[in-house]
Amino acid sequence: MKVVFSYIKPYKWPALIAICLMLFELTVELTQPLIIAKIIDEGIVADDIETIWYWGLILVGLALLAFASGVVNSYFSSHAAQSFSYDLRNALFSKIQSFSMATYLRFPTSGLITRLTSDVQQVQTVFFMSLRIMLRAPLAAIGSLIMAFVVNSKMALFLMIGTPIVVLFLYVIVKKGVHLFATVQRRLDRVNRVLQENLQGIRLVKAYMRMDFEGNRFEEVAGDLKTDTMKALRVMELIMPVLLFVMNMSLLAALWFGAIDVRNGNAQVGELIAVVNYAMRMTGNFSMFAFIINAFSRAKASAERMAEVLIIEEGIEKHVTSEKVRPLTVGSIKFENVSFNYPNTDKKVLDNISFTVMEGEKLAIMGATGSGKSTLLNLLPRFYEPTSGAIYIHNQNINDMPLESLRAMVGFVPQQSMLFTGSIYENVRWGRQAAALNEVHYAASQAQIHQTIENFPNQYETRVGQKGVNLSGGQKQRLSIARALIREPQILILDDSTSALDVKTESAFWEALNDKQATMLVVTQKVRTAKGADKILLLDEGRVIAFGHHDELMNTSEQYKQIALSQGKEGEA
Ligand SMILES: Nc1ncnc2c1ncn2[C@@H]1O[C@H](COP(=O)(O)OP(=O)(O)OP(=O)(O)O)[C@@H](O)[C@H]1O
Repeated sequence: MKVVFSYIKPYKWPALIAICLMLFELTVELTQPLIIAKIIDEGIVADDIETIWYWGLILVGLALLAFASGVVNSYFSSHAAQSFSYDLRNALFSKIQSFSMATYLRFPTSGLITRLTSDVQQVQTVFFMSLRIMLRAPLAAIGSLIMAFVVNSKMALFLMIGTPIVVLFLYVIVKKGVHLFATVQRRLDRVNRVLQENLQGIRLVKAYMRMDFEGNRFEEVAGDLKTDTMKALRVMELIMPVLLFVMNMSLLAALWFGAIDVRNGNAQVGELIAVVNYAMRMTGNFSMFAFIINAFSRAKASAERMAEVLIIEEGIEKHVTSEKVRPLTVGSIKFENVSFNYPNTDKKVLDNISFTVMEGEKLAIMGATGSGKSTLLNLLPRFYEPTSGAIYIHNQNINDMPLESLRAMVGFVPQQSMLFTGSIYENVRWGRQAAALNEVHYAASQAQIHQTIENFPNQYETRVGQKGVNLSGGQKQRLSIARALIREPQILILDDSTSALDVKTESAFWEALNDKQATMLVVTQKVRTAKGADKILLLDEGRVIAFGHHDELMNTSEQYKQIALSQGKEGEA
């Protein structure tokens, strides 16, 4: 909670101004019954028209001032609340950006999205409402009680009968509410997850005709959300009737004994009217409590969820600003007895891997699916750290290098091509913002996609991503490669990134990379591609079972030979 509310600090002045204005409004509201009592007792009952005018004008003047305060309060409240939520959302986003891969995997993506959207919204609403009405309701209730004491303490005493019951009751409800709303937010995470998967996999859903299945899956999670929200709201619904019952009983007692006092001449009618007026205000404000406690419990649950992310200090990477970082010298890349388990798993995905690739060499990494090829690549830019062993670049342990410099050296093309919403030009330049247009063209030419782009009606301005042109798998792959090439990387990592390219395009691509100085680590299933590499590393269940050039492995590794022969002419020729 504290972590989240520390983001209010920069807006304490607008918030304080809003609170002062709200207090002014409240004071005016609370003095109104007092003035009305004066008008009745000293004006109407005493038949004094001057007093009626005098206090009447004060009443109108104060009402106008309260109205103006309300307007200005709204301005400051929304300024403070919007700025607070803007900062909070940005802080959450930067925190998530700084997560190491291991930390990132601890949270489901949908849970992070809900935190950045719904949870921030809940807290922002409560903050805004606190400055406008939430704080005002309890203060107005207490203020009304105090004013009732000022008018007639005996009558006011009856209004206090229910106070201990109310306080205890509200305490229990808030405790229960926070717990129930935390569950509601978790349910919302699940709804978001199912929705996200469904929309991302819409083609599969259609192709497999799984609309009904998906519909049921969505109905189930949406149903759980509804059930748990209703459970929480049902508890909240108790607040109003209980509070009203207690307050009305107190009011009845005050009226009953107040009327006796008026009849006996121990109190004035105006006093009784004023106390009843204050009691009604108390009741009115108490009825706001249901809404306030509902919102507060929700916001508290949301704040706790956001704090879970904000307080993380382990598994954080320093902010990477690759544009300004000078890459280091590459030299050779050396893996020395590297083993690796994914966090919270026992399975050794990489087992005692050792090999060396010299500067400018191309290493092809082969192996059956699940043998650890992608994992090995992920260790080089330090997405994960080896469980044991070390990786060296130019004889320097990569753990001792500044992360920014290490990553500035790398051009990374993942297994699944990913493009961002925007133009083709923006997507390629995403790799290096400072790149000029001719550099974008050059990188695209090397990636064998320039001509294809030129043939699009809008060429480099063609929109891709959501609602943009849907590019083919191979075109997406080539754009991803162009995005990596534009970085002029010293280490180029291609994770099976040429799988969708036809034979001709692929060989043109490798030829275009011939004059590159980069050291390349290329995961491939194709012997044809591996043949062009300086070295081939063959993995089996996380272990190196062969390492060397194609010709060498054809003679020394039975497994490699089998793979080559299974790919027949294409592999061998
Ligand atoms: N985030 C993860 N958490 C736990 N285990 C993982 C994770 N990612 C991969 N693995 C496991 O690590 C092993 C190696 O996976 P990896 O993706 O490196 O294989 P690969 O050789 O690249 O496979 P493919 O050719 O199918 O892409 C697999 O058994 C996989 O189940």
